Amino acid sequence: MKPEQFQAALAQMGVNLNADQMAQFEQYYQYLIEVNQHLNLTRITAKEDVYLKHFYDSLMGAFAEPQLKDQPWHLCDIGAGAGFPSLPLKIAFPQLQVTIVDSLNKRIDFLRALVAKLGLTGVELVHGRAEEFSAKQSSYREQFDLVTARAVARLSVLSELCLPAVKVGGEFLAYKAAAADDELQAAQGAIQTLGGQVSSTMQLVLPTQPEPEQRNLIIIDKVAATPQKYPRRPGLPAKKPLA
Ligand SMILES: C[S@@+](CC[C@H](N)C(=O)[O-])C[C@H]1O[C@@H](n2cnc3c(N)ncnc32)[C@H](O)[C@@H]1O
Repeated sequence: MKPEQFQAALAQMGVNLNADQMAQFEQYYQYLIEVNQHLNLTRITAKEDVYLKHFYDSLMGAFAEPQLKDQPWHLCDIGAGAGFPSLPLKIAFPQLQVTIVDSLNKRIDFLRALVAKLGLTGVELVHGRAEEFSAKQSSYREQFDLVTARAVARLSVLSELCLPAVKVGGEFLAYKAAAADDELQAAQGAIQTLGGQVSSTMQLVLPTQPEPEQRNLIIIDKVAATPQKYPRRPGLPAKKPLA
């Protein structure tokens, strides 16, 4: 997807990017590729692929959650890696306040430099594990209007990492590739235990060549507070029931 095709496809979905925002996406691409030469950030490097599989894919969250476009939400992105999906969302919707968490400090350093280059304000970068970030004594627990995660873990694990950070009345938006049904089914119990309720699943098509790829966006409402014992401490396996 060429930058002008990216802009046109988004405009069709009601997301209008001006010249300054398009310039920020170009700078994002250039810096990602430059740093990727010595730091493992992404395997996707061709320009048209980055625009489609990282930038456009990240922005598809706004098709499932249209309030992203104009609400002054505080969004938290767990395991953002090179900034996906939160930084494309922040570029497109600058009214968002964004907190990014990643357990790899080199990626946080990259993001800090990127945010400065793009002149973005209202972006907080946290180096740490999600398990500790939203632990019961953490000041980040149940603080966010929206928590996002893309390509971090299976939905049952992801729910345990993300739902504790969502405030009651807020949402968790999980970006999934195809075959999300099995994951969703396996995660139902965990979602309920953590205070969540599946609100909707949106199937979208990423216009890749030669075959389009399916994407699933799962929205989970936070309807009740997460019990204090979640997330479980890292390194501790789940207790097995006695035989
Ligand atoms: C496969 S990458 C995906 C990055 C990005 N979300 C994307 O879609 O391109 C997964 C990222 O999650 C981070 N991560 C994995 N487990 C984590 C945890 N428990 N807490 C915080 N970050 C984590 C990794 O460091 C990595 O940057």
